[in-house]
Amino acid sequence: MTRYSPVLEVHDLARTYGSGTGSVAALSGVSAAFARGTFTAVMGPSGSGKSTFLACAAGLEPPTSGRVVIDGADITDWDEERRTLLRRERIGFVFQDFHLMPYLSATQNVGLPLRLAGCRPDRAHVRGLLEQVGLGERAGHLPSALSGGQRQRVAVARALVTDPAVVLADEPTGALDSASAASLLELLRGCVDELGQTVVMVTHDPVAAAYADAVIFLVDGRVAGRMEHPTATAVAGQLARLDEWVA
Ligand SMILES: Nc1ncnc2c1ncn2[C@@H]1O[C@H](COP(=O)(O)OP(=O)(O)OP(=O)(O)O)[C@@H](O)[C@H]1O
Repeated sequence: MTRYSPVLEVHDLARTYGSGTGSVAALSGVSAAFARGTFTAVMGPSGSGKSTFLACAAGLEPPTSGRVVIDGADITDWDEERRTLLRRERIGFVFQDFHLMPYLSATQNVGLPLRLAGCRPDRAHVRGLLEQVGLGERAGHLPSALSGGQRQRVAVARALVTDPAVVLADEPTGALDSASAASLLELLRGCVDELGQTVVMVTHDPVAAAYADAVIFLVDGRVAGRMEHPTATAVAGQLARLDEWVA
C-alpha cells in the first residue's frame, strides 16, 4: 500500500438511533477517505454527528448502512470480537479526558494495548515512544503526578504503541490550557510529518483544526464541506456560516 492510499474509508455511512417517530438520523450518507500520512479535522455544530462518525469509523458502533474500510479490510460485517481485535491492533485512540489507568505508571499505560493484545511490551520501544512525546524523564510517574498536557502525551504514546493504521482523536485538546493544547497539536502534527501516521481529529476549536491538512465539516449527519490547508480564521468563518444554516 502506498503512502497516499486511504487507510480509512467510509462509504455512504448512515447511523440511525431508535425507530419510528422518535428515531434520530445521526449520520446520513457520509463518504470520506483518509490517506496515509495525513491529518484531518472533523468539525460541525453540536449534534452534527462527529462522535457517531468516529464511533462508526472505529468499528465501535455498527452503521445502519454503508461500509467502513480500514487498511483495505471491509470491517462492516465483522462480528464484535473481530472488530475488537482490529481496534486493539490497528486503531489508536486519544480521548478528551485521557482515559489513562490511574494506578499504572506512564510506561505501563503506554504498554497496555500490547498487553491487552497478549504481547509483552518491548521496554525499549515504550521508552522510545515516551521520549518521543517528551516524557522520557517521567516514565515511572503515575498519571496523578503528571499535568494534563503530560497525561495527554502519555495517551498519544499509548495510541502509537501498536503502530496503528490510524489514530482517532476525539477533542484531544478539550481539557487542556492553550499552551498545552498547542504543544499537543504540534506533537500530533509531528506524528504525521515525521512518523507518517494518519490522524483524524474531532474538534470544536478552529485553532486546533488549523494544524490539520484538511477539515471536513458535518451538518445534520452529512458532509457539508471540506477545506484544504485550513487557517483558524477561515475555519471560524465557515463554522459561523454552518451555525446560521442550522439555526
Ligand atoms: N446513543 C444514542 N441514542 C440516541 N441518539 C443518539 C445517540 N448518540 C447520539 N445520538 C444523537 O445523534 C445525533 C448526533 O450525535 P453526536 O454525538 O454524533 O454529535 P456530535 O457532533 O458529536 O455532538 P457534540 O459536538 O455535541 O459532541 C444527535 O442528535 C444525538 O442526540
